[in-house]
Amino acid sequence: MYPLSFKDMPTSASSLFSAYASLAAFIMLVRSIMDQLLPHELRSYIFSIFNKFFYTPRSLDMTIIIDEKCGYISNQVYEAAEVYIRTKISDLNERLRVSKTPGQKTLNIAVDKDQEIIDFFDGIKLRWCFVCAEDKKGGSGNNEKHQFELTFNKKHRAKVIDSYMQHVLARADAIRQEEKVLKLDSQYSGPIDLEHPSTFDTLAMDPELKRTIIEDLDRFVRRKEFYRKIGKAWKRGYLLYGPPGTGKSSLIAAMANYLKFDVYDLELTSIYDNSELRRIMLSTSNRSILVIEDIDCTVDLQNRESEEGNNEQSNTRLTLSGLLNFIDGLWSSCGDERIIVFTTNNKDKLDPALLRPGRMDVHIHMSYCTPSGFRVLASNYLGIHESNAHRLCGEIEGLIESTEVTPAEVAEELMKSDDADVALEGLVCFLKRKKSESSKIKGEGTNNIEIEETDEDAKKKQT
Ligand SMILES: Nc1ncnc2c1ncn2[C@@H]1O[C@H](COP(=O)(O)OP(=O)(O)OP(=O)(O)O)[C@@H](O)[C@H]1O
Ligand SMILES: [Mg+2]
Repeated sequence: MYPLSFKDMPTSASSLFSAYASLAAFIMLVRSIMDQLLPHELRSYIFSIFNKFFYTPRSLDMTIIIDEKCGYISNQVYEAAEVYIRTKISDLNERLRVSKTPGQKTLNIAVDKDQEIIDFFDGIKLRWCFVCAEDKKGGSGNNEKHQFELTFNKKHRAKVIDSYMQHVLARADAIRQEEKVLKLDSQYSGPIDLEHPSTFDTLAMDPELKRTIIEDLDRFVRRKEFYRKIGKAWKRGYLLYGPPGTGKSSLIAAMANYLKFDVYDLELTSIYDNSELRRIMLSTSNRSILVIEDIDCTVDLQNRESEEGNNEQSNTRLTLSGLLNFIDGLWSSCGDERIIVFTTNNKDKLDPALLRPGRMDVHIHMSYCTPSGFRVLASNYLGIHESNAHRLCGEIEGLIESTEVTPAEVAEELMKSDDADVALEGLVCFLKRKKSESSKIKGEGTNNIEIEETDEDAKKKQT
């Protein structure tokens, strides 16, 4: 028995209820008559008009659900939304989640469940909400189902799906790229974090030429379409040459840090044959710098090539033509946005085939320390700037100009004491000693670096 019956209800409520019941019964009757008498199309039309007038108008909004997983695979839109939404967190959000994994440099900040994030795109207001629900299908373990709900006025449906979603994916990619932890890889090690601190700011080289390299890199990365148009693989080769300790490896690290490209350090001596070279090459990722250090002394490719005719076995071995194919041929067909860097202490010893225009697009001469290079090092190591120049700076610059001393040697002297007086006095003694030991006057090395543009396009650009 129900504790409350119609009799107990106030008269107005029970009469309202019976009126609704009669209306519902009437609608059912009309519907069953129409079902029998009218054709399907006409029935649907009448019902659509009926619905329009009698039912509550539907919400003007619509919601897109973005699940964390597509089956067992992660949903890229969800992952992008997670990254994107982080940038939209505001003071209105009262609950946030913070986390960090061992390799991460920065904190992960995310909204807590049911927190709303507002975003605007081309005048459209969008509301994101992070929803955490119990997954009824979930087996053992963590059976929470995570999803984002994106709500907006349904008249913008096409624009949100076509343009806004692309915008979220692209922004998330760009943010990930900015936060990327660079990797250093080689055929001996698995990828490890590249934590080389060298940047263009810390490099001792002529500021004008430093800017030229940065502009060259910038032009390279934004020219995807240009490379496609002219039918050339999107790659650029740099040859860094100069004496030991002049910053060739430091420049590579600075390039990687600037572009946020991973580095693959290729040791040619341990590569047995051309196919191994190809396999390694294919395993490197896009947006990476492939480095072959000391190209002149690591492997005698020329001799190997001349052996080819005589010795059948050597046909399979790594040859100069294999290496050139690897630079030109293969690269044309696989991988995008690659930079290849060769370093050498002796450019003269290199096979001219390697230096042929189009192979190494930019030749950079890293040479002995210059006064401007010294100023960068003094600022980095001792905090001495032009505004607070030390009394010994003038003398040091004079000595540097007339002595062949590498930036590595200067850096080592500057590291010997935190006290600027002690470090700079030590440097003066070192430079004087070096000068008296070798009375050689610097020849070509007055510039720290030279760029020889070798591709046609770059030549046009300069004229
Ligand atoms: N141009 C430079 N600017 C700043 N620091 C430099 C520069 N050149 C050398 N150094 C310092 O000297 C160290 C050695 O330099 P680096 O390894 O870059 O020289 P390298 O030209 O690659 O030498 P090698 O030919 O022997 O490989 C660096 O770690 C850095 O501290
Ligand atoms: Mg080096």
